[in-house]
Amino acid sequence: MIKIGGLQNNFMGPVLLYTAGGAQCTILREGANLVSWIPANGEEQLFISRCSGTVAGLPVRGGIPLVFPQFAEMGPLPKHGILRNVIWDLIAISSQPDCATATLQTEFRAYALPGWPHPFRARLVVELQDHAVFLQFSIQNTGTRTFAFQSAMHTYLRLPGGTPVDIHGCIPANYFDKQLQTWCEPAMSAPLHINAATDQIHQSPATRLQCQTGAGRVTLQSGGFPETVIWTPWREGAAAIPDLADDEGDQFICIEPAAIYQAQELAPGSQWQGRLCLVAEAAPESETKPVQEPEPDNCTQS
Ligand SMILES: O=P(O)(O)OC[C@H]1O[C@@H](O)[C@H](O)[C@@H](O)[C@@H]1O
Repeated sequence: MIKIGGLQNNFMGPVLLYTAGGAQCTILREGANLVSWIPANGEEQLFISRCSGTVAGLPVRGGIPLVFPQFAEMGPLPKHGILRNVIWDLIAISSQPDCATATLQTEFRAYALPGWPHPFRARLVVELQDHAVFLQFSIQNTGTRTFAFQSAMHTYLRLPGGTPVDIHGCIPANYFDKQLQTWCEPAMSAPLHINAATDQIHQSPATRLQCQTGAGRVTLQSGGFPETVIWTPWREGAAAIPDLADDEGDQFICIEPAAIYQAQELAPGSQWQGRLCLVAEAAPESETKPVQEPEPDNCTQS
């Protein structure tokens, strides 16, 4: 079992951010995974399996793992790439009355990994506001050759369990159904209704998706990612996942801003950035404070 503790930020353990209004989030240095987000006056919005940590070698099951430079098994590298298993450095942390920010970073040298000869620097900036959390994920090519990569922010939104979930705001586009192993025409009816195991790669970005979660409604807005993955094992698929309890399959929905079939190219010295903003509403009719999107990270050297 994983223990998420360490309320002190000491550049070694988990990173805890909070606002004066009462929001808080926790980022594990293993994978720079945002494993907990509790908005002001709200409840936990992200799912973590109670079986996380029970299978050697697997990263935490839940939160927001970062996928890079390979999606799933679509290449020679470990599934979903290499970032979710490595320990990131906390390089900056700051707090203002209405927001708190942490920056984590990890660097790979050339030929550090079989199957991936390219050096790069990965950085994640997390900014917490009372009712929103912003993630800026950037990759800098620190080598001398252009490379192409896939990426995703594998967001596990917590659901009450036992009830279907509707995702509003999907932009109709063809999608690849990984279960059927075929391309499909978009369903014209909105919202996307999920009540069974689902694994789809939509050829449209998550510009403004809304999902009713266990603790209210979450709006999800991405930037820099041209595609969106919708994945859940649901009840029938839980038993096949070793670090997921049998009753947890319908307790989350993964909505993942992604670049998969539309892989990104990065020239030497240049930087790519993917963004994700999650906004929570306690109830549909409640008023949330307006949220301010932070300036994009300029990736200055620390
Ligand atoms: O078990 P993992 O490696 O975390 O992957 C979970 C799922 O991640 C999703 O992004 C993929 O579309 C699924 O096919 C995959 O099963």
